[in-house]
Amino acid sequence: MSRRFGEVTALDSVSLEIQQGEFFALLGPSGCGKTTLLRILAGFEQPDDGAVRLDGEDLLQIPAHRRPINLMFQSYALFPHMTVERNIAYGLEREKLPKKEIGERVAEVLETVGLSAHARRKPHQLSGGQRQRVALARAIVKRPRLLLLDEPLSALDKKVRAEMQLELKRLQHEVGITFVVVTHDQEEAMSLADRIAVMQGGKVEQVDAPIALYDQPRTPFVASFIGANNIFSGKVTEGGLHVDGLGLLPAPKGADGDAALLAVRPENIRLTQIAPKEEDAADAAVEAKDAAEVTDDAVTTGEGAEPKTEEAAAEAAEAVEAKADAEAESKSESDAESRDESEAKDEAKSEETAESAAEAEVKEGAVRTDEGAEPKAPKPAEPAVEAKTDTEAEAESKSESDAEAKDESEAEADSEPAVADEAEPQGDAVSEAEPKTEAEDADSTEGEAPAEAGTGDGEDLRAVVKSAMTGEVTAEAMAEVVSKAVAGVVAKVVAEVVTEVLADNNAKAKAEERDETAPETGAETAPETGAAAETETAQEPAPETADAPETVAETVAEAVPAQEQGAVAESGNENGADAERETEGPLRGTVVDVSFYGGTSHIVLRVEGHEGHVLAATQGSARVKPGTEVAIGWDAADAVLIPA
Ligand SMILES: Nc1ncnc2c1ncn2[C@@H]1O[C@H](COP(=O)(O)OP(=O)(O)OP(=O)(O)O)[C@@H](O)[C@H]1O
Repeated sequence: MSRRFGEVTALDSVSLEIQQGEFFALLGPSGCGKTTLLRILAGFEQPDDGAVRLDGEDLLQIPAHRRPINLMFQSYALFPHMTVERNIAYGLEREKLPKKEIGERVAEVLETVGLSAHARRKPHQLSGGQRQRVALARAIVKRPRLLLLDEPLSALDKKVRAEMQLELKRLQHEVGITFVVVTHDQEEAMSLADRIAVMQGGKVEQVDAPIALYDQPRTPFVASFIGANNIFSGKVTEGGLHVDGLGLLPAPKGADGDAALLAVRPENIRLTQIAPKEEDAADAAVEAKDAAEVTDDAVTTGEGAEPKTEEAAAEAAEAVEAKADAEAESKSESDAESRDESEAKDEAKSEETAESAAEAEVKEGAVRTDEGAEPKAPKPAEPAVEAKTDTEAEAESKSESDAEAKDESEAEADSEPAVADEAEPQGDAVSEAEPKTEAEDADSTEGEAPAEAGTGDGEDLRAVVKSAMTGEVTAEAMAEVVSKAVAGVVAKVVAEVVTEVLADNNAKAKAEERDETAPETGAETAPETGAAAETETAQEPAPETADAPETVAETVAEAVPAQEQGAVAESGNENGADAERETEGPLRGTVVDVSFYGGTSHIVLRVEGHEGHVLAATQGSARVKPGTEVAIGWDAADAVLIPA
C-alpha cells in the first residue's frame, strides 16, 4: 500500500506479511510512516492504493468498528469515572452480550493481567503500569484476531517499562492474539518482537527476527539504526574492502569492484596495545598491576602520573624487588613460633623500620599510579634495598637487647601495621588457593585475576601466577596479566615465582613421600631463617621438575593472543607492515574514552583517516586507558558487507 498526504509520502509501496500469533513490531524513527500504517490496519485511515487482507479477506471493505481488530492507544483512553471492571466491560456491553458472560470474561481477563484485586478502583487510583494493564485488558477482552499497540510502553518510566515488556510478552503468549506494536524504541522492539519491520522514509527497509537484524543488516540504514556499528565505506576487492585513506579492511567476499559498506560491531573489534617501547617499561608494570586489580564495578584506568623514563622503570623494578624482600621478611616474622624470638623480633623493629617501610611506600608510589601516588623525581633505588638490609641486620643483632623495650615497642606499634598490612593479602591469596574445592572455584570469580591478590606491583603478579598454578584462575587470565608485563620488570618476578612454587611443590611432594618427616616443613616454619632457607630452595632447580619452567613459559606464550605476540614482535619485525596487518589488524588508533555501563566497557577510538570514531566494546572492565595506542582488527567473518 501507499499513502500520501499532499507532498508527503507517508507510505511508499509498503508490503508486509504478518503471521498469525506473531508478536510483530513496526520500528523506525519519527515520521517514517509506522502510525499511518497502523491506522490503516485499524480502519481509521485509507490507503491511496494497495490492499489489506486478513486471512484472504479484504479488510478495506470492512468499517473500523466491525474489523476483528483492536487498537490500544498510547494514552490508554480509559474512562476516568468508571471502575476498572466497567472500563473493561464497556466494549462487551456495547455488543449487548449477556451480563453473565460479560462478568465471566471480565473476571478472566482481570486475572490474566493481575488486577483482580483492583476491579473496583477508578483509573486515578492506579499506577501507570496498572492503568496500562487495564487498557490491555480492555483490548483483549473482545478477543480480537489482531491487537494493534501504538507505543504501548512510552508513558511508563524505565523500570515499569522493563516489567511491562515482560508482561506484554507473557500476555501475548498466553492469549495467543497476534500483536502488532509500533515503536521508535529499538530496545523495546528487539526485546518484545518475534519479527521487526524496520521502516525509514515510508519504506520498509528490512523485515527480520531481532538477531538477524542485528547480525545481518541488509541496508546501510538498518546497520546504523539497530545497535552501535562501525561503518566503513569503500570498494570490494579480492582481499577485503579497500577504503581510501585506511587501506584494505577484513571483509567477507563480495562482488569485485562494487561500492559497499562494511559494518563491524563494537564487540567484534579486537584491540591490541601496541608494544611498549623500552622507556615505557614502567607503564607495563602499571598495566600488569591494573590487570591484577580488575574489579566488576570499576574500570581501572590507571589515572595519575606515570613513570616514563628509564630511571623510573629501574626504580619501579627496585621497588618491586625491595617490596618482595620486605614481604619475605615479614612473612618469616609472621611464622614465628617461639615467643622469645617473636619478642626479640618485635624489638628489632625500630623507627628505622618505619622509615624503611615509608621509603618502600614511596618507591611503590612509582608503580601504583592509580592510587594517586605521584612519582617524584627518580630516586636511586639503593635506599630501599639498604633500608631492608639494615632492618634485617638489625633484626639479627638486636635479638638480645631488650632493655629499652618499652619505648621501642611503642614506636613499633606505629610502624608495624605498614609492614603487616602489606604482607597479609599476599598470604591470604596464597593460603586460600589451597583449600578451595573445584566447586568453590566455579562459584567464585572463575578465570579472573584475583582482585584480592595483593596490594600492588610484583605481589599482585605473584598471587596471580600462584593462583593459576593452583587452578584458581585460568591460564588465559594469567597470560593476559603476564603479557602486559613481559616488557617490564615483572616478568622477572614471574620467573621467580614459578621457580619458587615448583620448588615448593617439589619439596612438598618429597616430604609427602617421606611421610612428612619434613626438614623442608621445618625450614618453612623456622621463624628467622625461614626466608633465607626458602630463597635457597627456590634457586635450586628441582630435578624432577627441571623442565617445568619451560613448559609454563610455553603455555604462557600459547595463551597470549596471536595479535599480542605480533604487537610485541613489532619493534623487531623487519617485514613490518604485512606481518603486523595479519596479526594485529589493519588500523592504528588512539583510545579517546573508556566508559563502563551495563557490564560492558565501551571504548571510543580515534583513527586517522576515518570520519567519526571507532567503537569497541568488551565484557567487564577494559584494561586500556585514554591515550593508549592500539592496533584495531576484526575477523572478516564477523563483519557484514552491505551494497552501497
Ligand atoms: N493527517 C496527516 N496530514 C498530513 N501529514 C500527515 C498526516 N499524518 C501523517 N502525516 C505525515 O506523514 C508522515 C508519517 O507520519 P506517521 O505519523 O505515520 O509517522 P510515525 O513514524 O508514526 O512518526 P511518530 O513516531 O513521530 O509518530 C509524517 O511526515 C507526517 O507528518
